[in-house]
Amino acid sequence: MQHQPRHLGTLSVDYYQSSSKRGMRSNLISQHRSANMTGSNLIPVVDLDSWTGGSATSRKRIASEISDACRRLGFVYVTHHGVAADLLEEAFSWSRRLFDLPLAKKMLAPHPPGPSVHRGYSWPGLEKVSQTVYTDGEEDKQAADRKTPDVKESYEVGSEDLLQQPNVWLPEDVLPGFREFTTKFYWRCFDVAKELLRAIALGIGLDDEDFFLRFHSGVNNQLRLLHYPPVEAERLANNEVARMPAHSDWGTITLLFQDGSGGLQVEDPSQLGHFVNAMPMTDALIMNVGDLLMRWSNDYLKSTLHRVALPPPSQDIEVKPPITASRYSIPYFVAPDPTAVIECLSACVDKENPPRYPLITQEEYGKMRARGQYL
Ligand SMILES: O=C(O)CCC(=O)C(=O)O
Ligand SMILES: [Fe+2]
Repeated sequence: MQHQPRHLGTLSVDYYQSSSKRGMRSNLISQHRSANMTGSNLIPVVDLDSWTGGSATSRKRIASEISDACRRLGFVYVTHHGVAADLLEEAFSWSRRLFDLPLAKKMLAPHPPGPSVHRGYSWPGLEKVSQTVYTDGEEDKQAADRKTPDVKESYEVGSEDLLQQPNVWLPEDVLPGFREFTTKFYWRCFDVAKELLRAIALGIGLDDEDFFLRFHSGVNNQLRLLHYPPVEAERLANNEVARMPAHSDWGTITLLFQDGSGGLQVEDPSQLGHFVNAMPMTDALIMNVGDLLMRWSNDYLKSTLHRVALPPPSQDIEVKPPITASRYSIPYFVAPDPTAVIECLSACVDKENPPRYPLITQEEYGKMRARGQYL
């Protein structure tokens, strides 16, 4: 679904051209213009309409379309995904109400300190996304790498059944109904994710369509409400501030719902370092492959770098000085259960492609990755 952009302020091309760092901005303009504004044509669209209850032939076709996209790019738009438009509208509305609360109220559900799985409210600047995995003794390097704060705030919800990672809720009277809604939405997203995991299994040639489901009870997923406040476009373009720098996701797959603001960009695998816009597309979610599925598939499926950057310029409204619109998105990260043992799939292993990774449990893998994310 597409949420209409709320133009609190929009970038103008003039703004870039009149600025001192002309060269850099011209590049930005051509990069934005070269991207297809209705969704990059790099990212395929797959319609799930005839998946549930569909014939074996149409299921097979959809499964190969999805797995092809996961293999080539790691990103795919999915339509008729099964999250009703009004439910999604409601989710964005809860998100706006949450982030509109005064900071002191949001801080009643603070993210726990340290590199734990994310829960509760993360305030602007807390998280500094980086792609580096640090080993013990590299703390200085880690601190130096993180000068640029992420201008975003988020609220993360896990399942109530993951006892080692309890949720951090606001007191009920601060936002009555929030806990009930987000819990319901969490499980609705998992229903959708299960179908996508089935399609991937079928598409990569596993005999058992439910293979991945046996490792995913749903308890280890994470629903994330994200708000990127308005920010001066120039500071964003200059990397003085970041919305979300390039990273890959850690889990199996991620489902992403975004509003109409734009700014999500995906690295083009045929031109590393070149990012294309993954524009909001009406009624579509974006699914991407996470690092653990890439590892599981012996690198057959791709976990691709993506980031949230300056949205493409819009000529509609010019506001000076240009400020980007507020942006809301809702990723849903799907991960195997903590004890799941991830071993390169035999369907993705042959003489030319021997297993590239040793066994690892999800829990071990998660700990290794979490150290890079929070100070
Ligand atoms: O906000 C977005 O569109 C992307 C968020 C994302 O990539 C993440 O949270 O990992
Ligand atoms: Fe991501």
